[in-house]
Amino acid sequence: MSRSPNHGTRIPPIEPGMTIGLYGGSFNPPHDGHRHVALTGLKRLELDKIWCLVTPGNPLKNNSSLPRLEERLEQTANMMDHPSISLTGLEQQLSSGYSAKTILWLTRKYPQNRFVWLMGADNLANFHHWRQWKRIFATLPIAIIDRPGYSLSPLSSKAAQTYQRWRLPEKEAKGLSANRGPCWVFLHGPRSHLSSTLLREKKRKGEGTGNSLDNVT
Ligand SMILES: Nc1ncnc2c1ncn2[C@@H]1O[C@H](COP(=O)(O)OP(=O)(O)OP(=O)(O)O)[C@@H](O)[C@H]1O
Ligand SMILES: O=C(O)c1ccc[n+]([C@@H]2O[C@H](COP(=O)([O-])O)[C@@H](O)[C@H]2O)c1
Repeated sequence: MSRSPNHGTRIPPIEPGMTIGLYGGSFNPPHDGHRHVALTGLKRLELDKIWCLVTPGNPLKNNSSLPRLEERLEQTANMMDHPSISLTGLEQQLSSGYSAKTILWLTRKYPQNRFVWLMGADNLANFHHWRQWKRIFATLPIAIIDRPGYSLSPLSSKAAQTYQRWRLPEKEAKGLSANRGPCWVFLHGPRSHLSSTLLREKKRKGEGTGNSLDNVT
């Protein structure tokens, strides 16, 4: 059984003025690295809530083996299990895995809230391949969480270079949500070595999941 009441394709509870970190992911499967990203965003950006947007399918990935949304929602709820973290599969309702569509829909529906987009550093490296990526930058602030193997190279990516002058110093991260886009910050600090790829590989080989917080160093 899930421990989270905020399941399914519903929008999590929201009150005017709340600052919310939108954290999209495949979560196939969820792991402590995901929890680490959500907790880092919550704390360093001083957000009220994190919403994990469990995607119906990353448009840039082969999703033929992606488990059903309900299964990933269930697993992600169990992994996150935190009073300030909610889960939603609302993108399935929107019939889209395109983040720009979700972001525009949410920012229009909730003009009295502030949203921040959260993602791992690997996604900054390929962000310029996302649909309407410049529109995403223009619409809301973005926080990038460091990831082993991606501490430096994403900073020379097309997206980072294009928006270089709108990058906030890390010490100003807690004020990120008060900004309008374009505005972004790269958060260094403890990093998690976990990935869903690693866990799927371990499962395939019949090894343990190794899915523990020891992987944050
Ligand atoms: N260990 C990690 N450190 C930082 N960011 C992470 C980490 N794991 C996942 N993320 C970020 O979380 C979001 C969701 O990632 P996703 O569900 O694809 O997990 P993944 O481990 O990257 O999966 P896969 O290995 O299948 O690509 C992405 O923005 C990704 O960059
Ligand atoms: O909008 C896009 O073009 C786009 C391209 C790649 C990924 N995304 C979204 O980015 C989030 C992270 O994806 P993933 O697979 O790295 O977990 C997830 O919500 C995806 O739907 C979105």
